[in-house]
Amino acid sequence: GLYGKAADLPNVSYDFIIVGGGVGGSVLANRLTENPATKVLVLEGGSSNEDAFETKVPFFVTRIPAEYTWNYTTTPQVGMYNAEIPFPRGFVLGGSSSINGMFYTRGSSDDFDRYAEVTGDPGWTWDNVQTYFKRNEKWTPPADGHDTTGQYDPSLHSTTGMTSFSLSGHHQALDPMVFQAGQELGGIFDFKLDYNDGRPLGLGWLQAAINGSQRSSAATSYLAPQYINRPNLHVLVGARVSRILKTGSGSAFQAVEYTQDVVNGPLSTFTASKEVLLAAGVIGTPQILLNSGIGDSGYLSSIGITPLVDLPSVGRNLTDQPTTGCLWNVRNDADTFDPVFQDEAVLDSAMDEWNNDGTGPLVVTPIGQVAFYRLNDTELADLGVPAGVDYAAGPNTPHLEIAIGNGFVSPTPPPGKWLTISTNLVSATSRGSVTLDTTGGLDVFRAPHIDPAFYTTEWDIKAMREAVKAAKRFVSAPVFQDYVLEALGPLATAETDEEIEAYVRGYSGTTAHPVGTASMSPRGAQWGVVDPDLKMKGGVQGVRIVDASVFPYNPSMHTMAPTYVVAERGADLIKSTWNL
Ligand SMILES: Cc1cc2nc3c(=O)[nH]c(=O)nc-3n(C[C@H](O)[C@H](O)[C@H](O)COP(=O)(O)OP(=O)(O)OC[C@H]3O[C@@H](n4cnc5c(N)ncnc54)[C@H](O)[C@@H]3O)c2cc1C
Repeated sequence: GLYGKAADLPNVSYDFIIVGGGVGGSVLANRLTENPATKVLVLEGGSSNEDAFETKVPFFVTRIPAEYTWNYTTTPQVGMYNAEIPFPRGFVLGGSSSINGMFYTRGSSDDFDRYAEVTGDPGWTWDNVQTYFKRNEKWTPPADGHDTTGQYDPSLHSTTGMTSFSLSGHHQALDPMVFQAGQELGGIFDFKLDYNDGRPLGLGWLQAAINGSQRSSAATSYLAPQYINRPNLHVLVGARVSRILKTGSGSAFQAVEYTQDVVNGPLSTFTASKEVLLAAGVIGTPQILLNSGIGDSGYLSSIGITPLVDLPSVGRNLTDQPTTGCLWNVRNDADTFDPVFQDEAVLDSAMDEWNNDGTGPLVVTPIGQVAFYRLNDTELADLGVPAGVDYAAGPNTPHLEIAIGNGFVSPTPPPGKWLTISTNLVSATSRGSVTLDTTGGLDVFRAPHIDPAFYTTEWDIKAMREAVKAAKRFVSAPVFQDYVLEALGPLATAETDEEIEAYVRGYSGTTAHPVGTASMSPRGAQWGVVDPDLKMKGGVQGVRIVDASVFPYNPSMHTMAPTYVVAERGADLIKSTWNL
């Protein structure tokens, strides 16, 4: 059941306590309570998703209210003229899957094969994780019921999993033009039937976490009423975890300290008889560990926290994918989605359609198509990349992504009609960190310093520069000749490499795909935070980490589906340890 107050929880002792009810936490909560004898408590800092209306309407992805996010900003980004940029994370049941862009992308075969190689665990290879993608995926017809032949490869998809994924359920006038441009230009824009085949290279239809007209999140799928109401599963919302605490005389950390009132306290604890499962995400998980005295001993001592376990990798290796927004003004008679947020009457009628029939412009994300692509050997050499070096995981793996939207992707588009292309650097090499903000003294609940270190390597800035050039080339295809008018802002005059790099540094943000702050590494390695079975290193007993922070590298696409896989396999590993 769902609980708002700890005092209302039945008096039970728990086998597992899960910290965070996002992607990792929701999957674990579901899978571990399949056995009615296993008692599980989830502590989620945010609220229930039940009344979070904007999280349900796919098109409202740009209008998620601040109350459902942690409202983080980064530290000043030296690679971006010291800008402090928003860094969204979900603060609601379902975690970031309740507020995200819903892109369903599995990553490349090389991505998972590299996880297996760097962790020394063949269980993480692409072939071996296919079973977990299938358990997660419930392929669902699009809201408009259109014939999807030739838009995806059904043989790659499962219809029996938990989270619904689908193709666009609302036709956009731009759709045929996008694919015609692909045909006209060829090369990196060649048609790709289904980018979820392990070799995501080419231009194809976006697949998204949508069930008919509604977002399908970790909360709506894995914590749907038939699961959250299991008598052996208790989910406490509004419960912010501060630390994990030592239990007994050994090195077990099976107590979880939390509060339901971050301003006035008090702090209380729950203790797990089997394991504590940290699933607080790429920011929350390292913050809780550092608060608990688990991290770099020298660093912890320097900020006044008694080090209990020396694990220098905690909070390091923050790896994210930057995005640059490119916008073009298009003909005023173009049929774009801009009027939905420009004209109240259009929004009202779209709302009626969504409410009454579950159709119309609100059933989709604002992005219709995506192209994932690699720079070729000549381009790599031109960028100064040494021969034989590849910053992607392998030859099946993209360096860059272009995402195309039939309008101005924003909650408040300016007047006019627009075309958006977001360029994303999916194989970034910049590495940042999560550290505690101790300004004015220690405070376990103060937002940490988040530094994704965007564009701090030469590859990252140059590769993104090339992506912006590719976006410009795309809109110069013959099909757009009388359609696209001019680029917005400094993009219009950015021609030289230096000008485009300046544009990238000035107009980038996060794709919100951070990973790596509690990375997996081989058993016995001097680096990393968890072993390949997700158990904590450093002699810590009774704790696993099951969220996106365990990826040693970013998957070369969006991170939600790979995180579902980590959690599905994590659940299997936990069940096998305890014979559940
Ligand atoms: C704006 C945005 C857009 C994105 N778009 C896409 C996309 O289109 N496609 C895609 O594949 N991926 C996307 N992602 C990324 C994807 O959603 C994440 O990779 C995924 O949700 C990570 O899962 P997780 O379990 O690690 O963390 P989360 O899903 O974020 O869950 C962590 C949970 O822990 C809770 N928590 C944190 N700290 C504490 C604490 N101290 N106490 C209690 N609870 C705590 C949080 O409130 C949250 O519910 C996007 C993310 C965002 C934010």
